[in-house]
Amino acid sequence: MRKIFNEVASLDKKCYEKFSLNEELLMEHAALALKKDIKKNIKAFDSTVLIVCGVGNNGADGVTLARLLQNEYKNIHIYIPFELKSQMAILQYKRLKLLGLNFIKDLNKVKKVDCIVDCLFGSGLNKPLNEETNTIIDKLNEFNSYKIACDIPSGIDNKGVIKTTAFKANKTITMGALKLSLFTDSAKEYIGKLKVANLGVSDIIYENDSNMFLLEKKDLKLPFRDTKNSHKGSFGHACVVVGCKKGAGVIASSAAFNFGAGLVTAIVHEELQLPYYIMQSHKLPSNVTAIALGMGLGLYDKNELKQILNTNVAKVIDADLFYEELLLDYLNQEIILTPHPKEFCSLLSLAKLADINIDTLQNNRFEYVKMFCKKYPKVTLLLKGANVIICQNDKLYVNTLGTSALSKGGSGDVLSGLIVALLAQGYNYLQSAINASLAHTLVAKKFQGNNYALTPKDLIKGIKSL
Ligand SMILES: NC(=O)C1=CN([C@@H]2O[C@H](COP(=O)(O)OP(=O)(O)OC[C@H]3O[C@@H](n4cnc5c(N)ncnc54)[C@H](O)[C@@H]3O)[C@@H](O)[C@H]2O)[C@@H](O)CC1
Ligand SMILES: [K+]
Repeated sequence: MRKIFNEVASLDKKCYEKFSLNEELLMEHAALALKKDIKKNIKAFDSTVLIVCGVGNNGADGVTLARLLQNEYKNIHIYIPFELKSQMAILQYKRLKLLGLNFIKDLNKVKKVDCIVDCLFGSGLNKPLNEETNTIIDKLNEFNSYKIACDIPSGIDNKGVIKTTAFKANKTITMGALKLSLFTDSAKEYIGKLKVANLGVSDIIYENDSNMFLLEKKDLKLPFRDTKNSHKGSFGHACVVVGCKKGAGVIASSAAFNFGAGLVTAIVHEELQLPYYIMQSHKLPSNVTAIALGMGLGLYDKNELKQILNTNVAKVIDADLFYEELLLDYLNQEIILTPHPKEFCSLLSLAKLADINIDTLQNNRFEYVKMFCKKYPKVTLLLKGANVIICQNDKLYVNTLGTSALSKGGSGDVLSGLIVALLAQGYNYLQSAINASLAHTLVAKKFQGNNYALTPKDLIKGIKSL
């Protein structure tokens, strides 16, 4: 996993003060990182590279890049639509002028371009884009070229919000370290592949401590069985409470069994047609080690719910329970909650933390997750979305590995099943949420069929051979 920061200006400052680096040196490295990627992906000398530069230091990165690319490509177009403001941009521009490179005045005259580098705005975007800038970005997005965003796609602000439009990158090369603004759900549409550029000192030196992390494929710890002398009880007994919409609980039960739970029981009120390996019971068995509750619950007897919630074993809570006030009584203990945005809005309202709509939540996902976990530090919260956020107390993790293939009914039920399987097998709350989420998204990523066709059954099948 990699650390994520709210901002990196303080890390740049540390480089100047502690390691005697300076702005020019960092910028040279920023531009070098851009150059390296272009050279790797755009091979032919007669290719056209268009560099679009804004008024600040993001623009200065672009102007510096133009200098470094001179003689590497025959056609380098530099487009500077507005008067440069930052001292570094003016200095780099002066150098470029002395080298006699090509500036273009009218973007409409550019017909074919192999690579576009967006250096319009970086971390300094602090107000909505004007009409002219929107038009420029929309025009750039129309080109069928390899598109690189310098630091962050222009149009995404430092909270990760897109007010009007944004540059749609194939790759974002972010400077120094990962920033939180790159990981909102709306930013995901624009970021493309994400790479961190080293600015002249190693990551270990550049970065400070952080409580926020980006999860990576290599963080996944599958529940492989290392013991030789074991029996089914060694791997826990997961129970899934099946509600009115029975499919949800059935999917979760099946996912739990396939993810290694030694025993799985569906808690049902009537006999169901279930795979032979899923047991059925009206009551929780005495040897239960973990419970999944809430998916497809519908109307359920409150006393029975309380009885289940009062059982002293690990629990993952989903769906309909996020609309039940009684859940509040269980938030001061260790528990996993897996709401989607609408359910989280309900939860925030029940907890009297905020009365907000989904748009407000989505534009401030990290803030509300942190607010909730501050009030309930024992809860492990997994907020679903294009980028999943997992938070416990002051530690926050982002999983960006999900794809839109997962946007289907039943995907969340599989996730609850995977989580309860890991809880049953003795993973702690945080590790259960992290590893189940990683497994869930990686299976979807590996899916061989068309991305509209993934079913819960495919997910459960994929988990067998991840
Ligand atoms: N040490 C550093 O400062 C380094 C900075 N680097 C680059 O510098 C960037 C940050 O530079 P800046 O702080 O100059 O910020 P930007 O280059 O993102 O732009 C800030 C400028 O744009 C103006 N502006 C903001 N929003 C606007 C809008 N909507 N319409 C019109 N003008 C607007 C501001 O008034 C300011 O003049 C980073 O993203 C990164 O690319 C890198 O070179 C690495 C080192
Ligand atoms: K940019």
